[in-house]
Amino acid sequence: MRTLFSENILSPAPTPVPQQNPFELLFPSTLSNASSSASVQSSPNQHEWLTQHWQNQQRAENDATNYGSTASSAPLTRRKGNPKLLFMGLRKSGKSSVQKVVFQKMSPADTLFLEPTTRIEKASLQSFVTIDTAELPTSLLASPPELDHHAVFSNMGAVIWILDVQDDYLTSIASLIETTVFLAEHYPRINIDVFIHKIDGLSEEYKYDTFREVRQRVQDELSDVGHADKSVSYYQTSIFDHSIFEAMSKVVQKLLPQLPAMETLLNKLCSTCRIQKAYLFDTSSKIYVATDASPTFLRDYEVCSDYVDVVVDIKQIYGWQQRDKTQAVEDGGEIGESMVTCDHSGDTYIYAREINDHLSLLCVMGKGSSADKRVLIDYNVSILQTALVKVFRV
Ligand SMILES: Nc1nc2c(ncn2[C@@H]2O[C@H](COP(=O)(O)OP(=O)(O)OP(=O)(O)O)[C@@H](O)[C@H]2O)c(=O)[nH]1
Repeated sequence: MRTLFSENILSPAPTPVPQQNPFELLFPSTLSNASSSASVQSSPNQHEWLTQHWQNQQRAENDATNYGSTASSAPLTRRKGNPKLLFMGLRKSGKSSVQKVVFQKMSPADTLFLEPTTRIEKASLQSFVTIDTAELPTSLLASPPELDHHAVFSNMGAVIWILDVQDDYLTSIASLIETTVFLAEHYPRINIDVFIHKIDGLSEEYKYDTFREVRQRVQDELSDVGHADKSVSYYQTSIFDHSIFEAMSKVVQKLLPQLPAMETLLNKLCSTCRIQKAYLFDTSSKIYVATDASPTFLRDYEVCSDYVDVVVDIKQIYGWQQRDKTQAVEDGGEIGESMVTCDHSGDTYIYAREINDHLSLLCVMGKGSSADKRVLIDYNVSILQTALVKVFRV
């Protein structure tokens, strides 16, 4: 792999000139039905319109919630507020390890020495939004009377059940069913995500069989107790590869009210700049908070995720003292950016751009979007950046 960092990786991005441009981001007229003339306006206006549209939707949703009209309408509805995750599972299944590796950057090998959890442990990750996590010790799974259910579950967005496939997972499935039934009856809006964990210990063909068996058993048992309609998501995970970050990305995304706006912006950027795949990364945890609609391949995610690591390391060594970040974003200056080629033709390369302190845009560039079109790509990314900053400022 040949790095193509420009001679000054930290050079300010070119100042966008709001003029007609062949790579300009245009929104389909369906998005602009409400303001018919807006569909032919320049892209900065259209992004502003989209942001405003999203903000209005949010306000309307808030009003509706205040009047109680949307209460518990759909279990998987994205909730307002920060993502709140509760980790549950049997003893030694890997609850603490998952949290420490993903949110606290602990090396997977160091998880060998983690102490057992004996009480509810909470943590917060300050990022583009605050992500709250909590772990329920195994001793509290049996719902002892002293457990204050309301305090534990009322604010949760998702319960992540860690199921250790290297252990006796039938017992874990029985507890999972009990918990799911309890949540379906009392807190139907909480998402249930099952991490079929420690798959690194299984052979390739056995991995998929185990995954299918667990999923089938859970679905069958839920049907037997009359909760066949309860939606449960399953992921194969291991802390020793990228699978845990990918799974956590999907869990967090389901809880982000900003997701539709981010996806629309990324889809538009990809189609306009011929980008093969675009990810919006949370720079510190390396989970991706949004991606475009094209198919996701684990390999693309792995390359981009490793690249975030490299850029962050380089930034820490050669980084710059930023003055006011918000001002920098508005000025279009002092934004970190870099590129790396993945093949000899130079057609496939990765483009990285800092959105703000916490978010980074990583794009796998496709054919027809060669590095000499860089100025145009930068211009479009600047528009996306401004729109994203506004989305998170609501
Ligand atoms: N092979 C493998 N081992 C893992 C993985 N995740 C965690 N472990 C190991 O599993 C063991 C238990 O992990 P913990 O995180 O302490 O599990 P826990 O569920 O928090 O344990 P308690 O708090 O005691 O209930 C540790 O030795 C970890 O190194 C994984 O993905 N693969």
